This record gives sequence, structure tokens and C-alpha cells, in this order.
Amino acid sequence: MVQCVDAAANIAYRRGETRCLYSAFVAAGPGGVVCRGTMATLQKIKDIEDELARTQVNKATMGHICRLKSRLAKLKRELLLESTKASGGGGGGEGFDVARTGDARVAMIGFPSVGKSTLFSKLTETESEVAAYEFTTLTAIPSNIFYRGAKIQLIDLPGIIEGAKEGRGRGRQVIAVARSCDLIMIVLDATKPVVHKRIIERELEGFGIRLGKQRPRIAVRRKDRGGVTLTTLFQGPASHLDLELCRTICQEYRCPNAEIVLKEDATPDDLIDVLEGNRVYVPVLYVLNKIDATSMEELELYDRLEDYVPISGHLGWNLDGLLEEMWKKLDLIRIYTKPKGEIPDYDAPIVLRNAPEHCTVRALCRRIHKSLLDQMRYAWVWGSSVKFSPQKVGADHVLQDEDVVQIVKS
Ligand SMILES: Nc1nc2c(ncn2[C@@H]2O[C@H](COP(=O)(O)OP(=O)(O)OP(=O)(O)O)[C@@H](O)[C@H]2O)c(=O)[nH]1
Ligand SMILES: [K+]
Ligand SMILES: [Mg+2]
Repeated sequence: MVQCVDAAANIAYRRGETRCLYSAFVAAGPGGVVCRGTMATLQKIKDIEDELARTQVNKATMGHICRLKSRLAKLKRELLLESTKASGGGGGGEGFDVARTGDARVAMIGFPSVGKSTLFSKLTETESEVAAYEFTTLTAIPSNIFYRGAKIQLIDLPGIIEGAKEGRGRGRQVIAVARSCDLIMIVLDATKPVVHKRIIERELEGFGIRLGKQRPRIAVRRKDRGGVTLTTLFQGPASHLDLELCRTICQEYRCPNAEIVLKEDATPDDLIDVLEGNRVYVPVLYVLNKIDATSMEELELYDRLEDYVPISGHLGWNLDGLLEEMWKKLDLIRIYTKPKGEIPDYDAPIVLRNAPEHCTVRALCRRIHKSLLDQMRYAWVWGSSVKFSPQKVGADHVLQDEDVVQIVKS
């Protein structure tokens, strides 16, 4: 099914039936002006993409494919730079200035009129204008969702297709917000073609966002001499990358000497991402809206997609399910602090990211107060992260969801 969607998107994309959003967004700066340099870069990108589509994938062509992919990544980077220059440097008033608040940030990305604002108004205390015409929402609108004691910032955004074409859209700004998020909700309209999913993914990928992927576990150390070396630090043979391909890719990046260490069975695309260096890895949730207006048969098309939640924003169907999935994807933990001799305040947890370096007692202290860590002697912990409750732990102890912590100061 997923491959099917991809194939359909690719065919449509090649035939030019659906605009290459990525190019359109970048090319059409504010006012839809496309400069000549940008046009040249766009043409080069198209030529390489055409060549890639024509090239059969096999062992003999892999080197050539890797070279093309590296060039494509570089051209896309140039395109972004050009468009930033064309729009006056990017730092000025062009972007959406949304201050980060709360424990996590979630953005809604989608085509116009898929129902983003309808859903936003249902999930938050803020009303965002809803209408049947496209481009009702023209800027970024932040609000909060209070869920399981956490405060989550939700951002409603303009739709991202036709606007670029007409010079009205703010695709680049929209995607810049997406890059800064802890979770991207791609909102899809169940009554529209499934291929829309892939088009939006392409746009985000073109801007260096990697959806639902972990950062590749590849270490690259540039050196002065010695050529390119490759070490693999995982079980089994590397099935995508060998020394020759690494050399080819490194050559494209003017990096003839480098020590490459693969800690997983990474692909050429992964290595290019690491060499490019400006990628962000963001979890994704596909929100299939307007299921009230579609048939069961159509819905079944989506059934095998991963990470998708069917809803009706308008009728309020499955919003609880959506919040639950959002919570899972954000992967946060709640810690209740307990002053000595008192019961913990279960309504006001401290919310931490569930990654080893982010959910230690040390991270908790830093979050409460700058100087707390210096004053702490040890901590008492009740909950699933300890064998005995309470247990005495140090700053390195890794906490788990719903632990209760009492910091003992000197
Ligand atoms: N049938 C149905 N219609 C919906 C649903 N959600 C939204 N709509 C309708 O879809 C239209 C667009 O809704 P909006 O919330 O403005 O969509 P949007 O994605 O914010 O649109 P832009 O801001 O223009 O990009 C409106 O007419 C809504 O009433 C839904 O769950 N079911
Ligand atoms: K609308
Ligand atoms: Mg809207």
C-alpha cells in the first residue's frame, strides 16, 4: 500500500500533474518572484531527478546513483540559500515569529481546506477562522493543549500548495515552523487523493526534515590524509554502503580523507544527510480528517498506513484517539516532585523528554532551578525507575514516567 502511494505520487510527479511543491515554494518568494539563478538551479534539479528516475537500480549503477543523489542534495541546499537571499535574508520579518511555550511543540501541516483550523479550534481554547475557501488561515496561530498535566503548544498554519503557485502562499515560512517542532501532524482530507500525502512529505524532505526517522548512526571524521576508510560496528554485513560508494559520495563533498564508522546498516541517503549536516529528525502523525464525508471503501485504502489516525474534526470523532497518539509520539514523561513531609502535586508534573540524557535527576534539577543541582546531595525516588520505593539515587539516575522525586539538599 505504501509503495503503491509512492509509485502513484512518483508517476504524477514525473508527468508534472502535481506541481513540484518544493520547487514552487522555494522559487516563488514573497510576491511570486522567481529569479534567474533560481530557475537555473531548478532546471538542474529537474534534470537530475529525471535522470535518477530513468536509471535502473543495480550494483553497477549504484556509484552513479550516489553521485547524482549527492549533487541533488547540494542543489537543493543552494536553492534554499538563494530563496533566503531573494526574500531578504530570512532573519527579517518574513518568518512566522512564534515564541516557544510549554513542554512540546506540535504543528499542523496540510493542503488548504483539509480542516486544520477546524481541528485546531476543537483541540485548543483558541478559535482559528474556518471557511470553505482555501487560504482562510494566513499566518501561524499558536495555542495550547493541556493533556495529562503537560502543556503542549499546537500551531495552526496556512495551507501549503496553491499559495506558492500564486505567490500568496507562505510555504517556506510554514516549513520553517515545521522544522522547529517536536511533532508534525500532517493533516489529510479523506475525500481527496491519497497521493497528497506523498507530495507533502516530499516538500518537508526537500527542506531537510526527516519524518519519523532516527538520526542515522554514522560517524564521519574528516582527516588530512589517508583516504576514505570504512568501519562497520554492527552485526552482519553492510547491505547498502561499501567503501567504494562511500568514496564516491565523499568525493562529491570534497572530502577525500575521512574515517566513516557505520553503527547501523545505513544507506547512501543517510550518509549524504550526515555530510549535509542540517537535517532535523521529527516524528510524524498522519491525521486523516473528514472521515464523515467518505465511504468505508475509501477509508480502507489508508488502513495499512503507519502512524495514521482517522478523525472528523468537524463532528469531533476520535479526537481522544488523536490526543493519545500525539502523546505517544511526543514520548514525554511526567515527574511529580514531593517536598519533604508533603504529598506530591499530581496536577503539576514536570515534563521531560524521554531520552536518556533528558530524563535524569540532573535534568530534572536543572529544570526546577539553576542552582538546585549544586545544592542537591541525593534524591529519593518512588516509582517504576527504582527497585525499592523509595530509593536513594544520584544525579545520573534515569527517571521514568510518573516517578515521584524528592530532592535532598545539603
Ligand atoms: N465534512 C467535513 N468537513 C470538514 C471537516 N473539518 C473541516 N471541514 C470543512 O472543511 C472546510 C475547511 O476547513 P478549515 O478548518 O478552514 O480548513 P483549513 O485546513 O484550516 O484551511 P486553510 O486555512 O484555508 O488552509 C470548512 O468548510 C470546514 O467546515 C470534517 O471533519 N468533515
Ligand atoms: K479553509
Ligand atoms: Mg485554516
